Amino acid sequence: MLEQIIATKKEEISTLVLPEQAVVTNYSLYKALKNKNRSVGLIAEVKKASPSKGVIEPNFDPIKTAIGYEKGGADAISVLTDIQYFQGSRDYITEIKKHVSIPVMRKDFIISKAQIDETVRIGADAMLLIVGTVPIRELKELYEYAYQNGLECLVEVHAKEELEELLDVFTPKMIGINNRNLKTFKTSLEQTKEMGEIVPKESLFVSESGILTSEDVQTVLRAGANGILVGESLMRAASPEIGIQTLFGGEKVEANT
Ligand SMILES: O=C(O)c1ccccc1NCC(=O)[C@H](O)[C@H](O)COP(=O)(O)O
Repeated sequence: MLEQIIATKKEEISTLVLPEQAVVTNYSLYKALKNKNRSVGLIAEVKKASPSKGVIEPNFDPIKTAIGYEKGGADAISVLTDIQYFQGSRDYITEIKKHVSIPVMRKDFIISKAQIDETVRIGADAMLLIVGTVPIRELKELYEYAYQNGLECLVEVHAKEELEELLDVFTPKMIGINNRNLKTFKTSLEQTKEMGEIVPKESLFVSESGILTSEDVQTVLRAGANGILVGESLMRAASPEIGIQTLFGGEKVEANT
């Protein structure tokens, strides 16, 4: 699947037209996760559809969802911008940025500097980089280019070998462990448990995918996660606020100053 998505991205990059620079206020994802509202930081995802589940929310309203996430006490928002596989749009970022005051991360398959320029232009605060999409030294260059341009990066790994390969070359400030196997689409929190142990203490560590219940939140918290990235279970909830409340088993938002 990942190979197919990357092939699509290469085609998209060949015809990429950069939009006008969006005028937005930027917020730090790193700071938001450090200064999290609850026991674990929440990056709540705006996700209409996915390759594994098809359409998740037929009555999709990205702005309403994002506003609901902020009201519900999410620390940050992730927005899927890929069109072909997730029915996303880069325009969602620019629109959502006009309505919320928490960091917004672009979740896509970023393999080139042109896409980073685009991510800056649409007004995102942060973006995802995925180990395995480009050689690791190129990924480091993209990481550095993003930070030079004011964009933070969550660097995602899927397997222990990828994490080891990453750490041999550089230590990102934020590391995401994806619990989803991109070949089988199966999710297992064992990924977080196994790999959490080798994430360096100086990096913030985010457990991604397949987090459905408050027990799952406790499981990844015990594995040392500083943050969670949750899409489907929140998108399927009666409302974003109810979804977040349920996920945290009623845990109250701390008054952060
Ligand atoms: O979600 C998918 O089916 C998927 C398939 C192939 C590549 C990536 C995919 N998802 C992207 C994500 O990482 C998730 O949207 C994110 O971690 C939230 O996951 P979930 O809470 O399980 O919706």
